[in-house]
Amino acid sequence: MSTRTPLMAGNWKMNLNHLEAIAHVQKLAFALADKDYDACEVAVLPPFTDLRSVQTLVDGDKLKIKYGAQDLSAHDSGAFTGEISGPMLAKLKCTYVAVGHSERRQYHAETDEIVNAKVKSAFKHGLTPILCVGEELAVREAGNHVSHTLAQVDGGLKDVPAEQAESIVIAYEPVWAIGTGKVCGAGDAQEVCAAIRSRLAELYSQELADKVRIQYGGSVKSGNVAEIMANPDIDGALVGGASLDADEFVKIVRFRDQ
Ligand SMILES: O=C[C@H](O)COP(=O)(O)O
Repeated sequence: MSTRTPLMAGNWKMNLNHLEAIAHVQKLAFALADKDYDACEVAVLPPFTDLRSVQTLVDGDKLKIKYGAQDLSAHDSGAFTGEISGPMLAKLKCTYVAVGHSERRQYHAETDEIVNAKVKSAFKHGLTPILCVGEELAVREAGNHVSHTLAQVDGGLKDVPAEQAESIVIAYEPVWAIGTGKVCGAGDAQEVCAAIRSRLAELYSQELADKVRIQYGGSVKSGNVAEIMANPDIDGALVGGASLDADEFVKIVRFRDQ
């Protein structure tokens, strides 16, 4: 297990309206309040429509739970119907924003160039990007999973200076493990996460690479999180489906108690 503070982030995807979001975050806060959970950073990534409600709750009750968005526009403002900008998320005091999630790449044709522009916009507005990378099943079966994932890391970080890159979070999410119940073997996830860290050392420095948190995502549950977190280059989880059940997500956050 690494010495970096693990980040357990719940990506709610297109689930939970703003009333459900309030109830859910209250449950998390209540369940985590009886125990010091500073050893783990906890974040939720609700839909855009929930962010104001979550902000009000977190601010009002001074909760330690962080929150952020699932995407942002590469543009600051303008005629981009349906988009949400970095400045809007910063105004809501978001800490994190996921960028380049495979569902954005797949359903919204996001290329590495677009992802790179979004990473830069996030940093420009003081948000911490969670850069999502990972291969499809055919790529893994062809044995190209490491090179494919590293190309996405290179693309997402193109021309991003070290003083910004050192605070990025990278989420390795093999596409075939997302929402399928097929968790990537802990050793296989470690192989790719270690390769990502080595690439950060090549692109920047070993010191920077040692600071960056690399999460694993893909069918993480309370039953497999401890095994995943036992790997030296895995510093947290980006949790989809299991984060919608507050009790289950709390068990994931408390993986050390298992
Ligand atoms: O962002 C989260 C990932 O897509 C993982 O989703 P999942 O935990 O439902 O497999």
